[in-house]
Amino acid sequence: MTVVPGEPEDGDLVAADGKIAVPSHVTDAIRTLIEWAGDDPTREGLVDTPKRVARAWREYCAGYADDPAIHLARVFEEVGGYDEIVLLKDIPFQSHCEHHMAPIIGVAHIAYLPRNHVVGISKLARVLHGFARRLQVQERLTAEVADCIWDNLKPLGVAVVIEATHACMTARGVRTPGVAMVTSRMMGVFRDDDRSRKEVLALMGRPA
Ligand SMILES: Nc1nc2c(ncn2[C@@H]2O[C@H](COP(=O)(O)OP(=O)(O)OP(=O)(O)O)[C@@H](O)[C@H]2O)c(=O)[nH]1
Ligand SMILES: [Zn+2]
Repeated sequence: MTVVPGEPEDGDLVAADGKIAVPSHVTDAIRTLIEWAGDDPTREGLVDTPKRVARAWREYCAGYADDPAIHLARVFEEVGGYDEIVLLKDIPFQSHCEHHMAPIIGVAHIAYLPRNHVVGISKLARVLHGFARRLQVQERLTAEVADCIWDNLKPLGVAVVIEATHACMTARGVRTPGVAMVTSRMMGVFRDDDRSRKEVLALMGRPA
């Protein structure tokens, strides 16, 4: 069932601000989860929690309603002959792992070597968030961001490095805090040419 903001269907709960209609089977499921966790979903502090959680998950997963490629449709050609690496560094992001639906929190570095045109720099972060706001594994997130830039900008090279911590490792399971997972995807010159690869990694502050 599709949830359309402002267009509740029969049996839906409508948020007080009218922004999102949450189907009752969704809030029922969250109530069940609260019981499973060991608490009483009818106590005062938890009565509105299913609705909040439902809306929060729409926000965490807003990427499903986003086509990240759209952000790369508008390009600029008047760049004074600029033909060096463009890098957006230390972009904070949040995602959720698809195995435990636990937070993945980290930073991404996204670089490309333009071919004739560049894109508005905020768009690289929009592409990242479009894929991050879904249920993910870090490897696929890294690949999807790189592939989207490669396919749509058709640059000479793309380099994406992501460093993140996974709450499914820190808050549960192996419970090992302070561990970062690093993934990278190099395409075009950054994959084929060792000097270009070293240069982009150095700009990212990650000497090869
Ligand atoms: N490669 C990869 N693994 C991930 C990512 N996020 C979570 N995981 C891992 O996915 C694995 C799922 O393993 P399972 O054995 O099916 O699940 P589990 O019994 O909950 O495993 P533990 O976390 O070891 O308790 C775990 O090792 C997680 O650490 C990710 O982005 N990439
Ligand atoms: Zn996990």
